[in-house]
Amino acid sequence: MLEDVLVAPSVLSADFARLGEDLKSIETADYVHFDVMDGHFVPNLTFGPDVLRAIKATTDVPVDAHLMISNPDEMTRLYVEAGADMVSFHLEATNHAHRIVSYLRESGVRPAVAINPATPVCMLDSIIEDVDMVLVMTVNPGFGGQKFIPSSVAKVAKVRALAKEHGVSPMIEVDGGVSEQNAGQICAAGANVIVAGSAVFKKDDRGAAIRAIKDAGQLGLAKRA
Ligand SMILES: O=C(CO)[C@@H](O)[C@H](O)COP(=O)(O)O
Ligand SMILES: [Fe+2]
Repeated sequence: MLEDVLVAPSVLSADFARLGEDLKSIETADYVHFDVMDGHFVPNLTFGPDVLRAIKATTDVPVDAHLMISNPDEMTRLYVEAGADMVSFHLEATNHAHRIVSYLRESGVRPAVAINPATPVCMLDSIIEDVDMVLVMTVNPGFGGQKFIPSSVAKVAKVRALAKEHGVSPMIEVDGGVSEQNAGQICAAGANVIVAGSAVFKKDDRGAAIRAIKDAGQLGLAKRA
């Protein structure tokens, strides 16, 4: 049976003054993507655990927290306690990835690792068997609305091949510049979770935008199968 393509709208592109309404507009999504930026790991600042807690109190859609922070060893706990359902931390930011993954697992939170565009896929070799998801950044992290880096398609295929070599099939999430236009090609290469900020929140009908991205991804995934 064909797996499902999941769509995770990034609230970084939402209207922060109307966050409750914007969350309601994406209730058909599979995850709410919550981008945490600390002004050190990336040149931007966003929100922290209290905003995550408020989102959890407002929607039943599970939250996928993407921690673009320099110190995931110390800070991951705050997002677990705030109710994240899945947490992605960056491999570039820690020497102790297994420790964080084990902590997330013990806490009942799905563990995921993220890699930047400049980070080679071989960095995943020692952790890929332990995570539920690999997040492949398809722009340099820090901002919404950037242009997708085309070489990311081949990178996604490499991650899928590495997973196969290890006998596992983690979800592969792509993040940055993804839309209905390129979702098919990316899912054909091996991705099955699509983060979409602008491609959802800049549209009037968010439900239709989510559906269109999912359908495009699903067509690509069918090609891979
Ligand atoms: O993590 C990030 C950016 O660093 C993303 O999650 C963006 O928020 C995605 O936004 P779009 O590129 O889809 O507009
Ligand atoms: Fe993100």
